[in-house]
Amino acid sequence: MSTLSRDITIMPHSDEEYSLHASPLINDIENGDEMLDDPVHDNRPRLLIMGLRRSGKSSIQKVVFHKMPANETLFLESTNKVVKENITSFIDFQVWDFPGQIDYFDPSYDSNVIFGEYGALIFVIDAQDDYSEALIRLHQTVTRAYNVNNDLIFEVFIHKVDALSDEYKIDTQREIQQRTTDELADFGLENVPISFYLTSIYDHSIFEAFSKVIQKLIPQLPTLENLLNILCANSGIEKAFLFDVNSKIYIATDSSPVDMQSYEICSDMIDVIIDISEIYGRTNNSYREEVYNEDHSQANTNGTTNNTNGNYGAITETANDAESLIKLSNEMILCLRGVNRFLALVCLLRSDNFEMHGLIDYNFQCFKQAISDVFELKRRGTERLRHERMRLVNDENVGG
Ligand SMILES: Nc1nc2c(ncn2[C@@H]2O[C@H](COP(=O)(O)OP(=O)(O)OP(=O)(O)O)[C@@H](O)[C@H]2O)c(=O)[nH]1
Repeated sequence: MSTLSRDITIMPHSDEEYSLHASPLINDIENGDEMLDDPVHDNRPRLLIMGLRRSGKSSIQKVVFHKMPANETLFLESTNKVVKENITSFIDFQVWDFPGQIDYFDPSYDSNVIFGEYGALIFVIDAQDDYSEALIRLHQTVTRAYNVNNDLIFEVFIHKVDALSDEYKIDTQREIQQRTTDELADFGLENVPISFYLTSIYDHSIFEAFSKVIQKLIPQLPTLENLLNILCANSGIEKAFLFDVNSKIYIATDSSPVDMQSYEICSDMIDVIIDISEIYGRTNNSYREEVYNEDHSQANTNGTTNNTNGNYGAITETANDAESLIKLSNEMILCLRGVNRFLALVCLLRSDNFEMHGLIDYNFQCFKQAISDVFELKRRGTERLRHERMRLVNDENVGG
């Protein structure tokens, strides 16, 4: 245990397990219509990111899924075509980034293809700009998309709020929320479920907002929350988050209220562990190169494991058993445990309670097994669906 201002202990089990790493998320970057022709890919939930030009859509995506430092987004060029990415993680989904200047209501775009699948539509509004035009666009988008698919989840990111005072932020959110719901009500759409978040890529708010969005797409959420509640109640844990390590999105937490400070410190711990793992966790050189090869296409590490297809967190030989403790100056302990190659549990508990760490270890193993069972079930369901879809496509092709 080394002593800095706080104590950090990392307990590797093997070379492979030592590194809780930010393994690549993105399988491929595709554009245009290729993916539309792929019936197998198309069953992934979709995140559609829309909004006016320069509202910050690509920046959000780069920061959350590519680990791009926020200030480097200043150099991003305007997107000129729809960029689609497959995110392979605890849950497979697609992110579609729509350039602000395209008019997806133009008849040359097929609304059924864009909005027809299960997923969420994230509409980004630049809060530092005059947002009147953005609200008109939001209203058109929601109305149109809801008519095509009333299962779509609507999320509004009131973005770039880092430059606004707390008071102004609240006022802006209130106004945007009010105007949007009023306008939708005028069109008889008062029941459209639509959520609003204040976000910025310069702090944790964008990860928090994305976490909330992704959670809505996870059918197993109640089970995960229940498991976390049981774990916390039986292990003296104050707060627990189940994080997707790659994106720092938390996919579930126990039912005690989330306070921003706990979330931030737990989220920061993932960065600390990833950084330390990347520096000391591998003896072979250029780990970063292996993970983030130049073009960010990231084919190798995802492509060579044996669970690339619709992986829902099944434990394989690459399972991550990283463990780490940080003793904080306020008598609390921050504890991280790898659950599988995608997920890690990060929790906060009093140091008194950590005295019974044998019990905590045992409970954690039960928790880990339960998570594995939950996702294994899901994985099998997805596999079945894939085969079914493939069979239908083959039948159609044979039939002419
Ligand atoms: N202050 C601040 N600036 C941001 C934030 N997010 C993005 N930006 C800046 O906003 C500018 C535009 O960001 P982009 O991500 O390119 O915007 P976009 O919506 O993808 O733009 P198009 O591709 O033209 O549709 C960049 O200079 C970013 O650095 C934020 O949270 N806060």
